[in-house]
Amino acid sequence: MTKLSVNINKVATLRNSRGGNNPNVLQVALDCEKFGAQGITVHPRPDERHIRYQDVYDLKAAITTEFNIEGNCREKKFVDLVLANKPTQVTLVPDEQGQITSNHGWDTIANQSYLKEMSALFKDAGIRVSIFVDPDPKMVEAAASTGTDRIELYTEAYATNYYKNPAEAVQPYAEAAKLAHELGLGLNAGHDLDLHNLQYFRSQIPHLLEVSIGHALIADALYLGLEETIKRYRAQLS
Ligand SMILES: CC(=O)[C@@H](O)[C@H](O)COP(=O)(O)O
Ligand SMILES: NCC(=O)COP(=O)(O)O
Repeated sequence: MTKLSVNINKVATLRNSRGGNNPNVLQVALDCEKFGAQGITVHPRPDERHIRYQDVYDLKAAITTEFNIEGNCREKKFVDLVLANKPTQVTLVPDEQGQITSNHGWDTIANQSYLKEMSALFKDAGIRVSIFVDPDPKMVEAAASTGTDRIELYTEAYATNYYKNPAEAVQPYAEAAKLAHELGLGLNAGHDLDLHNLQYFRSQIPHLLEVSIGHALIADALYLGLEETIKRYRAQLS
């Protein structure tokens, strides 16, 4: 089974745009769970433009499904936040300063010893570790040597190329997934997955444990409502 973790960053973006508490990020997370989400994902960024550090504490105290915190572990504040909250999973993402959104995976070769150190730090604290990577066999192989539990395949290229040629778009991901499984790594995926491209991805990728989806899912909820939206994403993963 592939679990659906709903990324609620965009709910916080909307809330922050007016300075009050509407929509209530915590309530939305609880409702996502009630409507069938099997996890909640947040990606706090140093400027707190969407998820605030306090949100993470509030969510940790209330949610009952898997909590996945994504972010840049080169930020000490991020590392402290994760260790203080002990989520189910931390996803290490190599964000640069000022990025609009995540746009590449780790170079797991160049950062091998650093990622080893970070994986050990979080695993020793009882937190499952996932490393964000592009579907490149060399990066997957080197990720396995870091001691991480899982990798998350960065799916932006798949989502873009899906419309041109689905089979070609998914091929590097299917190969990376097979290799990850052979190397004993658990497999997650995310970025720009949506109701058009998700089912095909799921059908072609073996051993896919979790997808984290935010931008498109929250946009779909404007038209379909949150409950129906989550139902449709779950249906595509079954
Ligand atoms: C790590 C990743 O794939 C990102 O998609 C992410 O978590 C979204 O971040 P933003 O919501 O800040 O664009
Ligand atoms: N890890 C990917 C994620 O959490 C959500 O990405 P997106 O659906 O907002 O592109």
